[in-house]
Amino acid sequence: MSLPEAFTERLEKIVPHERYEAIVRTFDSPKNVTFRVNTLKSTTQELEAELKAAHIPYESIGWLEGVYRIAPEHKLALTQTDAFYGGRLYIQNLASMIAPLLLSPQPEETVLDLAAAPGGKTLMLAGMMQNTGWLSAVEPSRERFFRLCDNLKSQGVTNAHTYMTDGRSVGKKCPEMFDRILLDAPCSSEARFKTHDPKSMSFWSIHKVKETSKLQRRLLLSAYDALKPGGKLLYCTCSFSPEENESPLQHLLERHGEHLNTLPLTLPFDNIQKPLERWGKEVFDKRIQNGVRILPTDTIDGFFLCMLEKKTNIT
Ligand SMILES: C[S@@+](CC[C@H](N)C(=O)[O-])C[C@H]1O[C@@H](n2cnc3c(N)ncnc32)[C@H](O)[C@@H]1O
Repeated sequence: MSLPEAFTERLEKIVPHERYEAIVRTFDSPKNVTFRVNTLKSTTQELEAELKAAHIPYESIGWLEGVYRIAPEHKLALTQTDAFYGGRLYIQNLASMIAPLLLSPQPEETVLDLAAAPGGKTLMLAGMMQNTGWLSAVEPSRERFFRLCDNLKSQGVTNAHTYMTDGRSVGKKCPEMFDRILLDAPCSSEARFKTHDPKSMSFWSIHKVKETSKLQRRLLLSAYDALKPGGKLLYCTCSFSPEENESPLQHLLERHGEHLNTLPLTLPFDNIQKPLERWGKEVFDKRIQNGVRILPTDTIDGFFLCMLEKKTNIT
């Protein structure tokens, strides 16, 4: 099945012209599989010894300690290892690991994961916090909430507090409570489209993108309310659509821009692009330029990230 025509027409206007063809091809073939050591249960050295003993032909991701890549045909063997069953490794796309890495939660901090299930990023946040402090994980979908709880348990997380609730209500319930907030927003998941998996694209429409954008705006306002002065908020999605990336941030900055800065993000690879300056009639706040769009390759999914900081001198 081919990509939706309305999607590719828009994608062509969003990504750099010279990269468009290569980007479209990344939707066709299965991606390399990436995974990381679960530092709550193992170490890089121990996991590498286990992988060698199990004859898994892994390759280290040079710039990220404890993160590995295998060809897609070795995924089945990886999921049959003791390390996988014992929760000592976690399979996760590289793009998803970057959000916790950039948010960089510290031990003993108060952290909120506002759209958490199935919990890949919550697990990594807990590992970085060394199971200390307070990590709130919010997920309204019942089925996904229980998957989140199972994942946290099997991977040895003990500092997380889970809430089956709508993230839009959290800001009013917990004003200025968190040092760091991750909003890995529900989105149209355009970066997860696979032409060999028609289901991955079946719910997509421009109408859906616009509906999701409204939800993202409200979640961002809630995250803003829940953030402590001086705290950091990382907004991210796995969508290419500006309606789901720059636009919700624009909406937030129009309401609370005098109390917010954005922080520049640097990544150690070159398949990136700056956020858009404009889309249709909308011209975006220059501060959004500090965010980053990750362009997909055979290993990494497309992703959008922008880090905000709440000023301390709010009166
Ligand atoms: C992109 S996924 C999160 C993935 C997760 N952070 C991870 O790394 O495993 C977005 C999640 O937001 C949830 N969601 C949908 N509506 C929400 C809302 N109103 N408040 C909070 N979360 C919501 C979805 O059910 C979905 O689980």
